[in-house]
Amino acid sequence: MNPLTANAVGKRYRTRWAVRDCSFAVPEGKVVALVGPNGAGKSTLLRMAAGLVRPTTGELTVFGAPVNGRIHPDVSFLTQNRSLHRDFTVREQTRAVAAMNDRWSTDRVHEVLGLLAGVDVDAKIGTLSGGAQTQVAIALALGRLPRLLLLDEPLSDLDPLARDETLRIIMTEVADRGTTVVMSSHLPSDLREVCDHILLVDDGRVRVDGDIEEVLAEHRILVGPAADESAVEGTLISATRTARQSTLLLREVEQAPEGWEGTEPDLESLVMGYLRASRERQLSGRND
Ligand SMILES: Nc1ncnc2c1ncn2[C@@H]1O[C@H](COP(=O)(O)OP(=O)(O)OP(=O)(O)O)[C@@H](O)[C@H]1O
Repeated sequence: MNPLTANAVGKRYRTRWAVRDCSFAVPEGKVVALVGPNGAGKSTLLRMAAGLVRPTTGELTVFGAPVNGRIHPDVSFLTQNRSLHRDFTVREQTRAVAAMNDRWSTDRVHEVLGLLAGVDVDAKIGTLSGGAQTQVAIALALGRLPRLLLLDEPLSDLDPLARDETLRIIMTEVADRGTTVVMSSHLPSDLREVCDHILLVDDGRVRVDGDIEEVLAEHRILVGPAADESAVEGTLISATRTARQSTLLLREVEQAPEGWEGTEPDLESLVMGYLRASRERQLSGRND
């Protein structure tokens, strides 16, 4: 069963649609990269999946059950603001969260915290660095023993070492427990090591949804003469052009025409291509 599905989901705040007509199914046991530019709708999607925000249209399900304004017992959600009390020690915060959860393992929280270099359980949360606070919040999210873990920008304030530690914890969680993870980020480089599925949203819509290897194989970067792009086939996603040459990101292109060189993009150039397309749509006021 899919841990999370969205069926024609939309969310409107006043007159503006933050998410529109989104449909997707998150595969079980995978780590899903939820990527997109600022304001694309990533947090809104995660908040709807966690039952914190109700969709205006459509429906989300978690393990087959409609999300009805409350978090499913098998889901943990790391919010962007981390939801920690600055005046509590880590131990006190753990006790407070334990009291709010029927299914809970303090041992699991301590096990995770034990793998992290920078966290003292008797330190006040307000005295910890932003990165250490994020790590505490992740450990607490795992204390709920989730089958679906939703992480809103879990790596954004981590230094490289803390980022590595955190990614290792997430990878171990997936390998040992088969937990499904959906994690949002702006940075594809954060996600390449751990993610096997990509959900790229822009302007509230799903633009790419699929297994990362398959998605990359469907795209090509073509580099060729700027003067003539008429021989190029496929769906153009974005282009950068200089006086001498054009670099195109395309979908569904069979092979490079004569005079052009074609390569499969890596995740970073794929995401950058879609972000560039998003920026151009914004600048031109288009909404397609
Ligand atoms: N509570 C709210 N009230 C009104 N508008 C909102 C609210 N929350 C989000 N929005 C708007 O909805 C759109 C999508 O926001 P959202 O936070 O979901 O995007 P995001 O992809 O997570 O962005 P970021 O990467 O910057 O966190 C934005 O235009 C945002 O301003």
